Order: sequence, then C-alpha cells, then structure tokens
Amino acid sequence: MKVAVLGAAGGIGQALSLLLKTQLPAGSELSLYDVAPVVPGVAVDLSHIPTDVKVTGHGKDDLADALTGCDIVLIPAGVPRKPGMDRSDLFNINAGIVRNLVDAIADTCPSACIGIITNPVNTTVAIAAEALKAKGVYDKNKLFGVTTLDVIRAETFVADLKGLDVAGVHVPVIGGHSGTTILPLLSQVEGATFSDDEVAALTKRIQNAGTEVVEAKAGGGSATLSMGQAAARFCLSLVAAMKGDNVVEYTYVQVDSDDAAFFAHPVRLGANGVEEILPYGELSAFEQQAKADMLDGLRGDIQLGVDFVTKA
Ligand SMILES: NC(=O)C1=CN([C@@H]2O[C@H](COP(=O)(O)OP(=O)(O)OC[C@H]3O[C@@H](n4cnc5c(N)ncnc54)[C@H](O)[C@@H]3O)[C@@H](O)[C@H]2O)C=CC1
Ligand SMILES: O=C([O-])CC(=O)C(=O)O
Repeated sequence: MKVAVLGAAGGIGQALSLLLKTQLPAGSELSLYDVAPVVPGVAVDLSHIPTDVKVTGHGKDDLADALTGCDIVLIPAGVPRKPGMDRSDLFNINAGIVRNLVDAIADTCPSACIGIITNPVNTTVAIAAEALKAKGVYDKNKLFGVTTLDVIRAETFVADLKGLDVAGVHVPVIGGHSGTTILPLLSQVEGATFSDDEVAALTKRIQNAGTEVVEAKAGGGSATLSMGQAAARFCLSLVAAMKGDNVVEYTYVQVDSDDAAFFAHPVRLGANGVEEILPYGELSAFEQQAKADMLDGLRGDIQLGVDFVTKA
C-alpha cells in the first residue's frame, strides 16, 4: 500500500504523516510531497520512528516521483483561514493548487483513491472531479471530500454534553463541509436525547467548530491536529477496506439524488473505494428544514468548482 500526502510539510500534513507513519500496516510506503523546502527534512525526521513504513520526501519538482504507484493520495495542500474569513475566501488560491495536483494524479496514478482536505471542500472536490473528467480518468468511486473532522467533533461535543464515553458515541454528519451545509443528525444518535434548545445549540456549535479553532489560533491558521487525526482515521479506514474489511465512513462523494451532485453520506468502503452509498435515514423536522435551507448554497459551491474547470 502506498499513500501520498500532498502538502505534507503543513500543519495538517505533518500531523497526518506522523499518524500514518505510526499506524499504516507494516510494509506500507508513505510519500510526502510539498512545495516547501522543509519537506525532505520532515521525511527524514519521520523515518527515524521505528515502524515498518517506508517514508520518502519529495520537493516541488518531484511530484511525479511522489505519486508513482500510489493507491491513496491525500491532499491537504493550500492556505488555511484567518479570523474573519469564510472557507469560500480560500477559493482563489486553493482552486488552482488542487487543480494542478489532481492533474498530476491523473497523469501518474489515475486509479488512486483521492481524499481532498483542502478548503473549500464543497468546491475543491468538484474541481477535482472535473479535472479528472477532462483527463478521461474520473472514477466517482475514488474521489472523496474528507469530512471526518465534522464527525469526530460532533461525537466529542455530544459525549461532553451528555457525560457519555465518547468511544461509544456515533453521530452521523451529512451534507457539505462549511457553515450550515454541515448537517449533524442528532435525531439518530443512539443512547442520548436532546431538547429542542440543545439540538439548535449543538448543531450550531458543530457547524462553527472550524471557526472556533480559527479564532482561538488568532491568525495562526485553522485546525491541524484534530484534522490530522480525522484524515488519518479516514485513510486507515480506506486502507482497511482495500484489504477486505467492512468499513463505513461518512464522506463527501458524488451521489445520485435530488440533494446535490456531491453530498456527505455514510459510505461502505471497499477494495475500489466506494462500494455502496448508504441512505442517511430519516431526518427530524428540524433536520429536514436545515437541509432544505442549505441545499441551494451547497449546489452553488459545487457549480463554482465545475465552472472553474469547464469555463477556464
Ligand atoms: N477538510 C477539512 O475538514 C479541513 C480542511 N482544512 C484545509 O486544509 C488546508 C491546509 O491547512 P493547513 O495544513 O493548516 O495549512 P498549512 O499552511 O499549515 O499547510 C499547507 C501546506 O500546503 C503546502 N502547499 C501549498 N501549495 C502547494 C502545492 N501546490 N503543492 C503542494 N503543497 C503545497 C504549503 O507549502 C504548506 O506546507 C487548508 O485549505 C485548510 O482550510 C483545514 C482543516 C480541516
Ligand atoms: O475552519 C476551517 O477553515 C478549517 C476547517 O475546515 C475546519 O476546521 O473544519
């Protein structure tokens, strides 16, 4: 199994690479790519950890080498938010970064599964899909927007509020990955009930959790450590599924429904990426209204990504 992290020298990239170095199955390869000159050093640093995972570092002119033979490519390359910005404010810089990296994946390892972390995820996943289509190698089962951070946050906040063991708390989160497009399904949480006020407050907190971190970091970036953990969980689930385990994760994928072209669903993962997109079940009246209110925004975010590639 070969996994590449593009943007590996950044806040997320380093945390994620550390977790993968220590948790990928024995015999795996971890390929680190970044335009920042420190990236070979990050690889050397990690290579001193005694696990049977081979780490290589690749600088800015070495992308093809980094991608050769990859089974999974994770992309946290790009700029993070500062206080006062929305994720959509990152579009101008990050759209082109994702397009170029995905073009290189299409040329070098077109059958790899791709996990997009770079914001705005609602839009960058659509950019990746169109870039892959333009190269004739798009497989909707192998492109994922990584929304696992929304899930782990929701589980943490619910466990805190209800005094539960977080290991046993499962919170579905559907939709997209910004503001009100993030839709936690608190009505489906087993072992906990919520008042209407709790649902309203908790939903808002989960939707604004990224901003909570951006403000607390006061100009020093956005979530990196929790995102590293979330992306590692997603990647390790994909690795386990590729090796034959039965794994379900919530992730933002292309769907065939009236919601939007891309929508986070529970997804059964398998040897070739998406094995089955599972239904997200019944929504409460509150959740139905929240979904109806956000769909136009999400569809607009997706269209922006499509236009970025097709009208360039
Ligand atoms: N999907 C999610 O839930 C989350 C997504 N993010 C997003 O992840 C992205 C990265 O965030 P951080 O790691 O905090 O930023 P960072 O600034 O710490 O790291 C980004 C890295 O990307 C590299 N980079 C820039 N252009 C590149 C290119 N063309 N090729 C390869 N590498 C390139 C930079 O050199 C840097 O090392 C941001 O867009 C952020 O908004 C952040 C948190 C959660
Ligand atoms: O809020 C941000 O800009 C980073 C992010 O996506 C998150 O933490 O969920």
